[in-house]
Amino acid sequence: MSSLQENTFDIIFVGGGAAGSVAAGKLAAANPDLRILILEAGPHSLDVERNVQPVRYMINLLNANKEAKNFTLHISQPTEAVANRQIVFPAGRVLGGGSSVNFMVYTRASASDYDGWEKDHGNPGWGSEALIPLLKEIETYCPRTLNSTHGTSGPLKISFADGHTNVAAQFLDVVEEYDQDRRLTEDWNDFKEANAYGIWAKYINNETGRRSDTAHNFLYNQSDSNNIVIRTESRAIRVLFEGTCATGVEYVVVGQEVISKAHAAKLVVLSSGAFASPAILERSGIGSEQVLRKHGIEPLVDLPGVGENFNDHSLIFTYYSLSDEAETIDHILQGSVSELQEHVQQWRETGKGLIAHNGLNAGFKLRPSPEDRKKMGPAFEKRWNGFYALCPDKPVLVGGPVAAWTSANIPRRDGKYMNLLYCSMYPASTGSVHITSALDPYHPLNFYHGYFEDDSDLAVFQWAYKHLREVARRMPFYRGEIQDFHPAFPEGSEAACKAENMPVAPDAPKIAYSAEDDAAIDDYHRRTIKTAWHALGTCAMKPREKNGVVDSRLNVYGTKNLKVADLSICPDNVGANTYNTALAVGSKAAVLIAEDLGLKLKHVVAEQAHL
Ligand SMILES: Cc1cc2nc3c(=O)[nH]c(=O)nc-3n(C[C@H](O)[C@H](O)[C@H](O)COP(=O)(O)OP(=O)(O)OC[C@H]3O[C@@H](n4cnc5c(N)ncnc54)[C@H](O)[C@@H]3O)c2cc1C
Repeated sequence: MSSLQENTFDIIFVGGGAAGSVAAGKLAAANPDLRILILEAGPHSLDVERNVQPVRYMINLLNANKEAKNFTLHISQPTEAVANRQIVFPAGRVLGGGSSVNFMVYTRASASDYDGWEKDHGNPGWGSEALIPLLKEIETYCPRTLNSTHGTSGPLKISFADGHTNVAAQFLDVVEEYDQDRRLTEDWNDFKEANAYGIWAKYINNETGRRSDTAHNFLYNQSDSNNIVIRTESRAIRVLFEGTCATGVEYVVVGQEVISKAHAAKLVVLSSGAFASPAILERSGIGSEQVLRKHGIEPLVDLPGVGENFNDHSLIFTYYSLSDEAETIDHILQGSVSELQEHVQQWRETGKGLIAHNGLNAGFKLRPSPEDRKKMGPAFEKRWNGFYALCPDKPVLVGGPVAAWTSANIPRRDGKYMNLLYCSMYPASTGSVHITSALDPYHPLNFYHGYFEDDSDLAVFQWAYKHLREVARRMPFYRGEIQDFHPAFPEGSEAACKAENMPVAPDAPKIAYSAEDDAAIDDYHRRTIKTAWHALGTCAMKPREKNGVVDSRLNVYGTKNLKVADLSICPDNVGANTYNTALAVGSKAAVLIAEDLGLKLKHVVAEQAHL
């Protein structure tokens, strides 16, 4: 075989992340003769402890700045709306992408999200009726449920995980009594529920105690077959074309200066995530003429939507001190290597214990009540009437209590803490991501997040803070607020935080906030808002004349043999943490590619060894 033939594949996937691994793995499993190349910017994750041990997620993230082993850090422009800060977005950079480093919480979108993709954005075959069966097929949902949308034989195992903590149980007890507007439910992931609390399921295999990622469950479990070639630490620069037909990819290998090429006989699929996929398109001459010419790139296809429509969920961490009886995972997240190893031994032998855990055992999807909305102001009321009121399955807020201190600089090593986190699901503000260099794939992107540009987004956080603080102070474990992670209320304010405090009775009056207090809350949110790591939308699947980048078969407009298959294709936001939607996109991409190329698909079942 000539070296050209050896380097020619049927399909090249650029990015072996959450969506890319599913699409590539599904196609490879059913078509032994199909030659697939995966170019992945990050390293392998096969049996790597930091990727397979669930509890490591926070240790990895806390070290993202120092080591950046598994993350690409995208740093935003400073904006006034977030107190002139630059926000850092760490995107997964490892085989499995976000699925190998994420928090593993299992949250599914609302049926109306996908129905909107189909009906409002003109994408037949992308509605909930088509996507739910695909999502069902790839999971084995272990908790007890009567909900028929869950799968029973797919490779990704979903469980409540071992090592429940009493913090979550207490949180759920309190909301059951305190929050009569909403209810507790056994399963808040049926694509319909938007206003309830419950146990938060996780992408954790409850037999092995390992993370349910896409690399181990769609790629490494097929390592006996020869039809997938994975080149890690290989970062795509741009797509190669003959005319407007994609024929391959140019890339660089970490530590090498030479530019390599790989050829695709049938298809190139960009699955590099919502930051890198639009950047690769722009470096390939596909994007807004204005952006391309600014960097000396000759436009191949004028597609002004590339890199626009950046959507995310922004997030706030609020910390509370807890009493000594609270079971937290602080000693693992903040502990020494030897403390961690004690638990690792148990995990290796039994797959159980706190290593097999993420400390997030309770969660919620919430919508404000009519009474809440009265206090949220006209900007949110407008947003409510024009958006949320029409879709009762869309949550405004998602979050939950983490039984741990999850930031740097824990106040006391022997302390017990709860991080009550909340993120808004459909911020009205959107942003953009564009290249700043024609050919350098390492060059930082011009990233504008748009957080809090719309006042309705700030109102959501103010409501969330007040509501969740009332829940926290009713928990018997509550012992006060950690001031740096709460608003700086004016001196003498009744709302002032107390570092040491005791819980109040369930029927205690709510804290009264003055206009100055509200301003302090808004100020706090502007100063501390961060990403929830849910970037999407930057190569939107919409009609071309509406700034679309791909059509409903994921083909990039104006090109041949080039698709995008990752969260960048989402035309709109979804009301959930986004791993599940990435799985939907990967599965649907496999179906479309199989149809286009006359290939087969079959149900992928993971090998025990790599579970
Ligand atoms: C820290 C963190 C926590 C999260 N927590 C949760 C959670 O608990 N629950 C949940 O549902 N979702 C969570 N998410 C979100 C979820 O993991 C992502 O939405 C999902 O992984 C996105 O899938 P994707 O396929 O679009 O992109 P990714 O999974 O990011 O995959 C893109 C891949 O492309 C590779 N790549 C990038 N550029 C190039 C290039 N130039 N050449 C070659 N390869 C390239 C990357 O290395 C990566 O592997 C989290 C994400 C992060 C980062």
